[in-house]
Amino acid sequence: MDLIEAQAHDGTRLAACPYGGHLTSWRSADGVERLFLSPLAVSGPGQSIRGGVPVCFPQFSGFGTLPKHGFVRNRRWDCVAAGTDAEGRASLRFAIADDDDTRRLWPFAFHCELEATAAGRQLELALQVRNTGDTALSFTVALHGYFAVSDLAQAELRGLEASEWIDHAGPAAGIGVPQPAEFTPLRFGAEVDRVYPALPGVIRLATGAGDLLLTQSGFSDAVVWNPGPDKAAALTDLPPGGERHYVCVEAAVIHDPVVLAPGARWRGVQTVRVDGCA
Ligand SMILES: O=P(O)(O)OC[C@H]1O[C@H](O)[C@H](O)[C@@H](O)[C@@H]1O
Repeated sequence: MDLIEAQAHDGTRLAACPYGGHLTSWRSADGVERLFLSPLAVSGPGQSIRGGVPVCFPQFSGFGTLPKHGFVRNRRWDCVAAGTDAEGRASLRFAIADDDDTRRLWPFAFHCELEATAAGRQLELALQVRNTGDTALSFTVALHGYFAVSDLAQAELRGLEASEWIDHAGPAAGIGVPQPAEFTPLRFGAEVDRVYPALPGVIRLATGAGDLLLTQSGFSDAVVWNPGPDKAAALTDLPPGGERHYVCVEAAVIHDPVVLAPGARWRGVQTVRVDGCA
């Protein structure tokens, strides 16, 4: 895989692939890899990388007529900057804009920039979208992070206990099917595929190597996904049992799409901080 790396003064490391503007590795200053990347992941034109942080734009999942998760995740982005920023943090910036191909799929002019910045125990992912055309556009979007867990059976997600969700897994699949709130931490085993509209606050993911605290701004919704063993078996870019090593916690805008007037910008930020160690 074609990767570009950046290192912070404290040893924190980031790596990303220009296809998808896709962060593939975040090694926090304690040397722990915090992202899951499938050993069978592939990258290149038209392919999407299993793991890391796919950028889903201008459509989340199959909620529209575009290819699943839009089209920027499997196109080449430009690397705008890679290295150490003025504060000594690892920094990677990638950008992509419309071209003839994207306009055939989606007839709008846009410019997207992803900035990943990390040092110490923290990663910040900032996505900016600008409407560079002369008509209004609207989109849904997600930063589809695969966070590494030592063992899925021990992983636990807190912070969503009192929130209703829309279920996209199993026989109840389908948008607009809110389930009753439940008040215990979310655990994993069978497939989980949920959209939480209007995320209330901080999400805490117990990974087995410390907790990750996830916050977001600009992104209204959150998605929690793990395919479970049955659906994972159908993913050709995941080895057997691979799903036991990640939980996707995605910062997203799904239910109330972003609308941008000509010249307008939108910015969404997801921050992930390591809190304590196992
Ligand atoms: O396999 P992919 O196309 O990368 O999609 C992976 C997953 O992404 C999101 O989390 C969706 O909610 C899931 O329904 C989907 O299966």
